[in-house]
Amino acid sequence: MRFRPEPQVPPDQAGRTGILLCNLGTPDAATPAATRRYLAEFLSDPRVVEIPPLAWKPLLHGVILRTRPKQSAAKYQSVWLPEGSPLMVWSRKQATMLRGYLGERGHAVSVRLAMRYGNPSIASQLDELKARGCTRVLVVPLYPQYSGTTTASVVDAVADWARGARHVPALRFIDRFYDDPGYIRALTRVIHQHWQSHGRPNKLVMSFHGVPERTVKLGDPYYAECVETARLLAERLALKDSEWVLSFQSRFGKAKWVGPSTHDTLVELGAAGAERVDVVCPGFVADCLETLEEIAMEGRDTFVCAGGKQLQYIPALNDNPVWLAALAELVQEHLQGWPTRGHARGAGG
Ligand SMILES: C=CC1=C(C)c2cc3[nH]c(cc4nc(cc5[nH]c(cc1n2)c(C)c5CCC(=O)O)C(CCC(=O)O)=C4C)c(C)c3C=C
Ligand SMILES: [Fe+2]
Ligand SMILES: [Fe+2]
Repeated sequence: MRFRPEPQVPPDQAGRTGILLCNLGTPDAATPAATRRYLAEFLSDPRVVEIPPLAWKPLLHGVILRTRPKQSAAKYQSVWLPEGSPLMVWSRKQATMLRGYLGERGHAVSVRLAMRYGNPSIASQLDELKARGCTRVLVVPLYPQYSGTTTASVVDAVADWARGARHVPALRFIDRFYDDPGYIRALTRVIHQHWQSHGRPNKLVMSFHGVPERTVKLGDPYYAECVETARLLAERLALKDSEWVLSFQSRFGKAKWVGPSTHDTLVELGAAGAERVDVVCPGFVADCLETLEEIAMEGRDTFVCAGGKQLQYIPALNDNPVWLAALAELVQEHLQGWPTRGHARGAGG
C-alpha cells in the first residue's frame, strides 16, 4: 500500500496543534557501533555532503566509517552525561519546558522532540502527533541560522514522511530566527550572567559551526545570517570592534570551509599573548559534542598551547528561562494568523 491506513480523526477531535522541535541528532550510546550508525545516516544525507554518490560512497564506507566512529566515540565519552548525550539531554529538557510555557497559556498543543538523524526520528514523532489528533503541525528546526545542510534537511525528512501519509496535517516551518529579538536577548543574558560571576575577557570569540564555502557561493544564506547574529549580539553587548571576533568551527573534509576558523583564531589570540578569551557558540541552542568537546576541551588546549592563559566557554542557551520564553513567543508568533476553521480545538483560536 502506497499510503498508510490511518484512523479517522472525527471533526470534533481534530484541531490539536503539534509543535515538532527538531535538532540534529546524536548517537544512542558513546560507543563506536552506535556512533557508526549515526554517522552513516548523517553523512549519507546529500544535503550534508554534496559530493556525487559515486565518488562519496566508496570514501564514506571504505575510509570514513572505518576510522571516524572510534575517534568520535572517544570524544562522545568525554562529554557523556549519566542521562545520555548532552544534545539529547538538553533538547529533551527544552521540549519539556516549552510544553510548560505553552501549556500555561492554555492552548491545545502537543510538543514533541525529534532528531534529524538517529532517534527519535522525525517520522516517528509526526506519527505520534497525528495519533494525538494534531491536524496541523508547526515544525521548529532548532537552528537559528538557515542552512541547506541543516534546515532544508529537516524539510526533506518531513516531506518524505508526508509522501507516505494519507491525511497530511497542515504544515508550517520556522525556518530561521537568527535575528529574533528574544533569541538575541537570551544570548545577551547568558553572556552577561557569565561575566557577572567570572569578570570580562580580553576578547569574546563568537564561534559558529562552519559549512563548505562552496555552499555559500551557491546561495546558502547561512554565512550572512551568522554575521548578522554576531553583529546584533555585539551591539546588544555594547562591545567595541576590538573586543570580539567571529569564527567558524568543526571543519570536516578536505574542501575549503568558511572562515576564519575558530582553531586558527585561538592560535593567533594565544600567540599574541591574550590573557583570557571567552568563547560563545550562538548557533548551538543546546550544548553538544561540538561545544563541550571541540571548544571547551580542544579549544582550551589549543589556546593555552599557543601561549594564551585562560579560555572560558560560555554555555549554550540550554534550559535558560529567557531562551525558553523567547522560543515560546516565537512559536506563538508562527501560530498567529493560522486559520482555525476546520481545526476545532486549535491554538490561537
Ligand atoms: C560533513 C559535513 C558537515 C556539515 C556541512 C555540517 C553542518 C552543520 N552541523 C551543525 C550542527 C552540529 N553538527 C554536529 C556534529 C557533527 N557535524 C559533522 C559534520 C558536518 N556538519 C559531523 C561529522 C558531526 C559528528 C561528530 C563528529 O564525528 O565530529 C553536532 C553535534 C552532535 C552531537 O551529537 O553532539 C551539531 C549540533 C550545523 C548547525 C551545521 C551547519 C550550519
Ligand atoms: Fe555538524
Ligand atoms: Fe567537531
